[in-house]
Amino acid sequence: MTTELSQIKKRFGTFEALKTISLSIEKGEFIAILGPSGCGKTTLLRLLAGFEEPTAGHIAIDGDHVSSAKKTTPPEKRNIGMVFQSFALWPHLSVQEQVEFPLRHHPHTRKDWKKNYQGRALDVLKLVGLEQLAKRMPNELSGGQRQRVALARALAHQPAILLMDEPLSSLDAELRVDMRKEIQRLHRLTNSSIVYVTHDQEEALAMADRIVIMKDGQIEQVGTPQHIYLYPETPFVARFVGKATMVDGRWEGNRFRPDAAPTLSWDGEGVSEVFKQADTYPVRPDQWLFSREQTGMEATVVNAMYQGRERHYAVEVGGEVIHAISPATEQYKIGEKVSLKMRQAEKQTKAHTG
Ligand SMILES: Nc1ncnc2c1ncn2[C@@H]1O[C@H](COP(=O)(O)OP(=O)(O)OP(=O)(O)O)[C@@H](O)[C@H]1O
Repeated sequence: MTTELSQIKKRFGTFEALKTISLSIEKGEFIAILGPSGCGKTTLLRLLAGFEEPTAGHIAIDGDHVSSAKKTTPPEKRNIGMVFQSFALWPHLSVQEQVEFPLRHHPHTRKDWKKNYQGRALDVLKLVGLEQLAKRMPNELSGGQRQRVALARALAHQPAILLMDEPLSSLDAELRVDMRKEIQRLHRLTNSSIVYVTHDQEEALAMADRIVIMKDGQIEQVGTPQHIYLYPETPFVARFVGKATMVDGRWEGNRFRPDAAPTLSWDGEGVSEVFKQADTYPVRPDQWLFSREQTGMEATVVNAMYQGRERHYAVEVGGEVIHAISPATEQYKIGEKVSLKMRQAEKQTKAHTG
C-alpha cells in the first residue's frame, strides 16, 4: 500500500507554507525531502504525522484516509513512527520501557506483539544493538545510543511509514556517518517506508531511493539521487544539489558554446530544456578540467584548498567567481592564469579524434 499526498496546501494566516503538493510514496520506499531552511519540509512532515491539518487536499497512509481539510486522524492513531533531531526520550523510562510503551499503547500494534510486548521490545533492542543497555535510563546513554533508542521506539510496532526530521543533525560528523549506515540497515530489515527530512544533500544522496527537492513550499524535482545529481531540471536544483555554476552561452542543438570561449563547444545530451531556453549550461565543480594551455575559458585562481584526494579552487571567469575541483596531483597557485574546459568536452574531442 502506498502513502498518498494529494493536492496538499497549507496556509498559516495569509502565508502559504505549502502550495499544492502531490506525492506518492511506495511501500518500503526511502524518500528524502531536501531543501533549504524555510521551504516547508517540516510542515510537510507534520502534516503526515497529524500535528497539522491541511488547508486543502488529503493524505492517505497505507490506504487509511487520515487527513483532509474536514477530518484529521490524530498522530497517536496513525500507523506511523517518528524520530526527531532532539530524540525526545522520556526521562523517567528505561531503554526497555521506551520501546515497550508504543507496543502496549499503539492501536496499530500486532496483537501477538501487544501481548508479548516485553519479548518484542527485546527483539527490537537486539536489532539496534542495545540489548545490553535495556535497563539504563536516558541520562546514562551517549548521543548515538539515545538516537538508537529513538529509532527502536519508532520502529517497534512496524509502522507503515517512519517519519524522520533531521534525525542526525545533533550528532558529531563521525557518528552521523555511522548512523546513516545503521538507518539504511534498519530500513532493509523492516517493511516501513521512510520519509526523511534533511537540508544536507550528501545525506539525501547517500541514503534515499528517491529525493524530493523543495523550494518555497513547492516541489522542484523528484527523482533518484543519481538522476537529480546528473540531470537537474531547474537552476535551483543544479545549484543546491550539484553546486553547479550557470555558464552563459549559446545552444546549437545539443551542443553548447560558452560566451567566455566561443571557439569551444561541448555536448549537452540530457540537459533540461529549461537551461537551453535560458542560454546556460549547469557545470558542476567536478566537471571542470584545468589546463595551463590557453585553449578554454580564461580564468584566474583566487583561492585554493587542499582536500587530500582533490583540490578545491575558487576561480574568476569574466568577473564571476566559480568553484572548480582538480585532482590533488594538479596544483595551481593563487593569482595563476588557467584555462577551463568541461571534462566531457575533452572526452568528446578524444572520441572524435581517436
Ligand atoms: N505555525 C506556524 N505559523 C506561521 N508560520 C509557520 C508556522 N510553521 C511554519 N511556518 C512557516 O512556514 C515556512 C516553512 O516552515 P518549515 O518549518 O516547514 O520549514 P523547513 O523547510 O522545515 O525549515 P528548516 O530547515 O529551517 O527547519 C517557514 O517560513 C515558517 O516560518
